[in-house]
Amino acid sequence: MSSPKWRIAIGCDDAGVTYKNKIKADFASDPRVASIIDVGTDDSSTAYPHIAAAAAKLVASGQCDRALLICGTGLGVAISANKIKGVRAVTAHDSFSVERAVLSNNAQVLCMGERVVGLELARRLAREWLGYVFDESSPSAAKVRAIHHYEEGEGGLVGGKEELTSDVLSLVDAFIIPDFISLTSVISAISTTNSSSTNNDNTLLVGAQDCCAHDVGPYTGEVSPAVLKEIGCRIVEVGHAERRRLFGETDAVVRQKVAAAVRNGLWALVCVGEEHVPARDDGGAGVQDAAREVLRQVAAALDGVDENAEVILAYEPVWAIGAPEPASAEHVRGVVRRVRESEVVKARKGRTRIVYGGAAGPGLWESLEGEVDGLFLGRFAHDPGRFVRLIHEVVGKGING
Ligand SMILES: O=C[C@H](O)COP(=O)(O)O
Repeated sequence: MSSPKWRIAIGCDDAGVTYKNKIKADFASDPRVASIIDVGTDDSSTAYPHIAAAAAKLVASGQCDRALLICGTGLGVAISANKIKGVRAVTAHDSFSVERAVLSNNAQVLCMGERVVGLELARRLAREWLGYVFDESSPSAAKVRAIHHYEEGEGGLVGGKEELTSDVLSLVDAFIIPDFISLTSVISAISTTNSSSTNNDNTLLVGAQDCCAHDVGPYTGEVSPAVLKEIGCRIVEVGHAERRRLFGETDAVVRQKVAAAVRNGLWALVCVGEEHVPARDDGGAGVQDAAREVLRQVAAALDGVDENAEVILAYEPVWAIGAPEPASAEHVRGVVRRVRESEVVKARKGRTRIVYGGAAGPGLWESLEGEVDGLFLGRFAHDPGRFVRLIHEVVGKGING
């Protein structure tokens, strides 16, 4: 991939003139720099907020791709630049921070302090900075979008004009299942957001992506379902295709984990799905074969599990996970109908809901014609706006799931 040529704004206050001029000269002879706009200043007449804002505005307007700002500490210019909408400015004085400022935070503005760091190091950091390019397809992209949502005053859980209000949430069981590390902060953010709500069910539910099959014991690295319950999780995802494939989780392990989740009062979200694309996707033989495979997994997962417990089956054809398109609506409806009508599900006394996952996204819900209780989203839920819009799509049809 050819590296981009940057259009750079550069500026400083009176404490940063030497470094600014040196780095500007470096940039002028660097083939990675297409153009430089110097917003000043070379004297003490202009205070740093004005310089920083001028450079940041060039970035926000698209006239420049990036800005480099120098003041005594690099702090005041960063604070000021961050006041310009759409700008992410950081102060960084080490290689790793400079790298992460771009690759993790997509910061367009780098600030340094002439009174903090030596000139040669500042020049080196500026050179390194030119080499980093943010990857929009990286996991960091969703986090940077979340920053943008907060900047818009949208709190990260809105989709355009459609807000995720407690009224909307009272109509569905909407859940998010973050990684283990994020669980407590997500639970705490949600409880803060909903602190005015008196009805705890009118909130987003939070789940874990896996759990230990045991509540306590010598299982280093595992996370107990009892602990998940204690911190406020409502759901545990069990037996995702990746766990089965990459971590060797067998039906027996899945059953143990489902039992552990249920034992601790959590909803088990049991992932099931056939391995291969049906030979014929005509709602006939392909559906029958898939349903047979899925039912074997369902029976194994629920064997011996309290029949009164509420469980959610996530029907995810393995071949549709991460695919560009979901399974055909006809296929999904056919498999789900057979699972719902199976003895193993009908014999249960607790509610058994079936949701569909595997490239599920906008527009799918309506085509499932009420056969499915909900959607289980992967990539298409990474964008908060799209997530909210999909919830509205489901709520609009008045189906609980
Ligand atoms: O956990 C999520 C599912 O595996 C679906 O992922 P996907 O919607 O990105 O295909």
